[in-house]
Amino acid sequence: MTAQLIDGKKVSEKCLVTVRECVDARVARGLRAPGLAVVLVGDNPASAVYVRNKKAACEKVGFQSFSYHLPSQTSEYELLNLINELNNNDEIDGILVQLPLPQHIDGQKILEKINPNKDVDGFHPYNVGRLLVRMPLMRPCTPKGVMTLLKEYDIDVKRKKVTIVGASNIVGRPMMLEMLLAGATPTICHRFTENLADEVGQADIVVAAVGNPNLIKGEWIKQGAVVVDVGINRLEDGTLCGDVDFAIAKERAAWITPVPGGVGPMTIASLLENTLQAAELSDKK
Ligand SMILES: Nc1nc(=O)c2c([nH]1)NC[C@@H]1CN(c3ccc(C(=O)N[C@@H](CCC(=O)O)C(=O)O)cc3)C=[N+]21
Repeated sequence: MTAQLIDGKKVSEKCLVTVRECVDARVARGLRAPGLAVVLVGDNPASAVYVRNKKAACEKVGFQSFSYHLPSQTSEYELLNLINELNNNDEIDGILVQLPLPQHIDGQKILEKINPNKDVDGFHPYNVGRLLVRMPLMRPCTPKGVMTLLKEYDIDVKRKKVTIVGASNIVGRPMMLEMLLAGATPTICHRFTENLADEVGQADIVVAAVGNPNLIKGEWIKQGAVVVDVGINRLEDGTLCGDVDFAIAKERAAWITPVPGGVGPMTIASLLENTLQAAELSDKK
């Protein structure tokens, strides 16, 4: 079997058009355009690229974007103060603090300071807890983007065995909660999992989110499975690759996401959807 490609770039563009239409309709009704604040601390070159992409996406959908680029020696206290200001700023619906943060700042403490209604990343424990108890509010962007992508291709997850590789707070764990909510039977694998090949081999749907190039061998994939590769790894020659050995996996899978052009663009689409949702929530207050 040769897999069909799941085109995240195409689906994300469709999501952006929908968000744009909602923004235009808001503005026509005399409401403000949604505002997204992006906070970057330090000079991680990869982060700078992501932040630029997020700003460009904001412009595409007609959002107001507010950028805060702070020096790497910014203290935790100063960053907490900025978050407080953004929480109280009525023009700002969403706050995104780009990760990773410098070593001397406690990232979890910062995320918990963000008003959960403005937590468009969906990283605040309040929002994670809401997803856990089947009352999602702000849904973590990457897992949400994966669910949107599968839905767009009519790939039903209900009753399916889903193996998620990677148990991070930002992808693996919320991915498990999304899958559970959607009626799948998720298994989550991590560094202490005994037989990763077996776990992957049993899956109808594999979601790889470890950040380790080609960790998932193509031979492990069950014939006809769906492969979702969340990994974005930059190799020494500058090219991007995922966590799955794509060349072999695509000969076994029914569907597969490429890297780039798969899940990455969907993360940004979800971020914009969440920001619009946050603006709509704030109208009702
Ligand atoms: N608070 C916070 N929220 C995040 O959502 C967040 C973060 N911090 N820190 C860094 C990671 C990474 N991330 C990506 C988003 C889109 C692409 C993306 O669009 N990738 C393109 C390729 C881009 C390229 O060429 O480099 C693709 O896969 O096709 C990648 C990575 C969001 N992150």
